[in-house]
Amino acid sequence: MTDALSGVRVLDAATLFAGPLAATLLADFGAEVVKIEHPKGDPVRSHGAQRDGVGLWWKMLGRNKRAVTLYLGSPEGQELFRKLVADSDVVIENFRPGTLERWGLGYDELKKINPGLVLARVTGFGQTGPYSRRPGFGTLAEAMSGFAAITGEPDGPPTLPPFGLADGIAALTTAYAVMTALRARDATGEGQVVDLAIIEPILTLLGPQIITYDQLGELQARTGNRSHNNAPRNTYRTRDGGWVAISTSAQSIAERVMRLVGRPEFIDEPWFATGAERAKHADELDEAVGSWIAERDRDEVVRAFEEAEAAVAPIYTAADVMTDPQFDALGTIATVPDDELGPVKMQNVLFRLSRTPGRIESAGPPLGAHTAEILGRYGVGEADLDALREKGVIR
Ligand SMILES: CC(C)(COP(=O)(O)OP(=O)(O)OC[C@H]1O[C@@H](n2cnc3c(N)ncnc32)[C@H](O)[C@@H]1OP(=O)(O)O)[C@@H](O)C(=O)NCCC(=O)NCCSC(=O)C(=O)O
Repeated sequence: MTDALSGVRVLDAATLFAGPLAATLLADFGAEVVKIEHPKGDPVRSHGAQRDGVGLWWKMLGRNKRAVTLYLGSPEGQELFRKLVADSDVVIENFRPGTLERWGLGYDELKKINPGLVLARVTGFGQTGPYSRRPGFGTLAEAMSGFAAITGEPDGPPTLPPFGLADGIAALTTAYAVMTALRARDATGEGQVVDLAIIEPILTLLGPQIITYDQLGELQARTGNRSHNNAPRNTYRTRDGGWVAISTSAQSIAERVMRLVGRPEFIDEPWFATGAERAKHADELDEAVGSWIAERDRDEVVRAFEEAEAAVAPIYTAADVMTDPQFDALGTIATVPDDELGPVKMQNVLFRLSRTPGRIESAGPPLGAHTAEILGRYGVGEADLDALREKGVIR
């Protein structure tokens, strides 16, 4: 069986998270992804938790990739990059606008070498506009998209997520954009540029914020764990010190919850009939639900909600995710062999395809592990490698 993306060749010349994660998603379904790294290594290798000096995040982000060092600021690096581009379908990069051009590797140059090339350019603010030259991080997108303004307690500060939310959304979007551009390339033979600004995809996920302001002039206020659209909706502490979350976006579920917690009289209130009206009575509803939950242990609450066909989830840590039978049944966590660390566990491929499923064959390789192998395809021999190493082009 061939993989869904077998034959698709990707050069991942990006750093950190947004661009590289897009390449990971393509690699998971069989694209050949060659990671092009500065001889010092992608900063993600030293980002966050390490075991025995090995970056754990990289093990996940670099999975299924080949690792090649190549300094693109040098003529030798640029020449080799052009050779790699000639054989590739996709380049993913996240340099600030103008950097590739400064190296003679702008799209106009690259398309002369490979007219079918899809060049995915991931930046903080996009290729044009007054902020386009600014360095960008996901954090800035979480700020500027309006996400932080609506997140947090009403009397607290705007709140940032403690993980790369905007970067992750940008990565998913980049993978989608690349597939869209490849589909067009397959139809016409012509490649194109993907201009992906990290500030934009998160804005799309924020839902009706823009149209609501446009049509009603209303801005969403911070409501902590509560929603404007339904109640009860919150996190609740259980007797044994655990936490659960509930949501009542469907009227049927809201009614089942109130019957379960022994407060069916709420259902007859005129305001109970819509989520938005229920949300205005969140204090009373949270009190009713919260006091019932506080008298029971977490597992008991989850079981009772399940029996009542109401919607609940325990609030998990990574440790809980790894032992949960639902995730186990789905195969959500994969065990991947690794030469440096032995078997490592990580999130599996994003979704299941019935005929051409994705898979993880290897975890992120050491810096430059495949430099000789990949450059060897272009006639670079041992002596050439030594000379390139001497000049700092590879490591
Ligand atoms: C990440 C950046 C802020 C880094 O900014 P700068 O350091 O000013 O780099 P530039 O983009 O101008 O790119 C030039 C630099 O790329 C580095 N670089 C990396 N790989 C290479 C290779 N292979 N060859 C040569 N140079 C390389 C090198 O240090 C260059 O610096 P010189 O040697 O001096 O030439 C920016 O690239 C950026 O805004 N990228 C788009 C948005 C993005 O993806 N942000 C990170 C997402 S993670 C995130 O949001 C988060 O962590 O939070």
